[in-house]
Amino acid sequence: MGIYGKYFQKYKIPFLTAIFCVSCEAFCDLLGPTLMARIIDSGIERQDTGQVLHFGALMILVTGAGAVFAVIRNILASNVSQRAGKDLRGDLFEKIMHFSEAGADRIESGSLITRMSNDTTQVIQFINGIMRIFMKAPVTCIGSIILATFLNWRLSFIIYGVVAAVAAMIILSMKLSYPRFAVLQKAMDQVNRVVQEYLIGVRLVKAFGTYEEEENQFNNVNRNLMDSSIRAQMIITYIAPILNLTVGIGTAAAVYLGARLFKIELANPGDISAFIIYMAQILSSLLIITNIFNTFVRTKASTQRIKEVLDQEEDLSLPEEMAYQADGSGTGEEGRLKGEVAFSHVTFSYPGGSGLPVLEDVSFHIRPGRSLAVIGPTGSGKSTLAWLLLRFYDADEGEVLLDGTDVRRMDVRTVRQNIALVPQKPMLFSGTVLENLRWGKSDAKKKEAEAALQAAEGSFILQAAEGLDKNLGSAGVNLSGGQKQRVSIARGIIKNAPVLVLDDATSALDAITEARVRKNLLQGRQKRTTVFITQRCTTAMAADDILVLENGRCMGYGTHEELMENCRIYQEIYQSQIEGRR
Ligand SMILES: Nc1ncnc2c1ncn2[C@@H]1O[C@H](COP(=O)(O)OP(=O)(O)OP(=O)(O)O)[C@@H](O)[C@H]1O
Repeated sequence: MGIYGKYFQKYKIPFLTAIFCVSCEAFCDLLGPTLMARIIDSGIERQDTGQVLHFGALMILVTGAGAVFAVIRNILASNVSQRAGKDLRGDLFEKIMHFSEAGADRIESGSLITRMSNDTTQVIQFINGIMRIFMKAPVTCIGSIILATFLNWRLSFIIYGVVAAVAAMIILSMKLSYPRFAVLQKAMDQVNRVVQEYLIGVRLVKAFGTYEEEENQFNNVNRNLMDSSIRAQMIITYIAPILNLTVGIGTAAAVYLGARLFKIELANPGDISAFIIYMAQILSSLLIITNIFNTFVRTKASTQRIKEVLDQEEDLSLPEEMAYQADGSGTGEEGRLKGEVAFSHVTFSYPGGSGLPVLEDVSFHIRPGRSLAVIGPTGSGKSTLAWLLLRFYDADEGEVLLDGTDVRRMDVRTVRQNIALVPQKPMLFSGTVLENLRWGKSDAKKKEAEAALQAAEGSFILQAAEGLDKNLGSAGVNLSGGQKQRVSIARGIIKNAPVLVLDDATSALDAITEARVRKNLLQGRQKRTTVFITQRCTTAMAADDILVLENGRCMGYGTHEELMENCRIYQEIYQSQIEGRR
């Protein structure tokens, strides 16, 4: 049962009730042919109307009871399967939210969507199937074999032969189907990936006019999905008619043998017709059983994919008892750190990366309320500093310290509550500006939102007709790059955390606006420590200290004046950006 154990525990009463109803329904179905045999042998053959009416009434009663059981199990099946599906989707989403960065790197987002939609639907269908029909088939099949044996044991040997042949076919079809269904699911991932990438890059496609390439790419994955579906379905397409043929041959053999046994008075007509009905019931049960195994194989492939998600490592954290925890929620005063940040001989390489260190022996120290600028060429490891500080990853060597405590000894929530990040890409969400700002502080008042926007030079929002209620499209599509960055900075400010990290967060702003934002941020700095990750010398110069990175190594650390004295790389950056403009 594995990952589904907890859902079974939760829904075991309605689940088992449905199974009970299905079994009763199967029992009612099984009684039908035997009652019919009685009508023929005791009623029609002996011309006894009383017996015909008696067994006829019994048949109506049994069929009616079967219908009532069928309605109950249908209602329970829909309810339980959909509720369990909702729970499973919820658990998957929660897991995805808590993926570690390394975990998130491992499964593509397109594949995660397929797993949350198609694979979960497959599981829902399987649960529904078990409760509605699947359990009925084995009961009907075994019951028919037993009752047919009681009716005429000589004829029943035909049934044993048919069932053995069909069982062999089902096992073969399962073996052949499993890998095909696994391939089918992967093909579905590819379709989702291509659609998702197109939607993200739709403007780029239009700008580059690469419609044809996109269409070709989609056609390829779409065709691949079709081929994989056909290949997966092909097994059952062949097996089903062979099954029909096998049971048909069995039925013909039963009629022939029944006629011969009738001649020597070892079988009577009622038994033979009931026997044939049991054969038909066995056929339909076997077809359903084949379908069950087919669905089972598919569900097994889906379960494996769902399990991969549930087994992913979670975000870095510590057991509660070991963790240094801020004993308050959010950055409320009682849980608030002072904001002292230090790296001590930190070396780090990405888990799935080249293996070479992205940061090597990096050290610096920022006192609370002071500011540090990290400057260096692209790919030098600047953003990685922020990821280590936020504990998206842990350092391989050395220590990352917040208020003198190694972040590895702190609860990851405490670390993140005390740091506000303004990322390189200003990721906004569909909803109003106010809703986006409240990501920083869920109970922020409108006044706080306005103040944060003003500090981020985002007053253009307040001047617009809808103000804070302005609706941002998906990912803030109706704002310019610089406008998005300002809303994103305001979201960082409103969090009012003791440490503010701006990762190249003003790159899309014009020089004048950027200077104003910087001034506003540094004005309130006694309350918070500020880290500017930047490519711009003007930003770096405004900070108390500057760290110069190149290829993950610290090439200089000090004030602007000190670095102008003793750091060649910094001098070069300064000359190219400041003196080069003169
Ligand atoms: N998730 C990852 N897995 C493997 N390698 C990564 C990952 N993220 C970044 N890197 C590598 O780490 C190095 C440093 O990246 P980082 O983003 O820290 O540089 P950066 O200085 O911030 O660059 P930029 O100024 O262009 O934003 C780069 O060589 C990059 O290829």
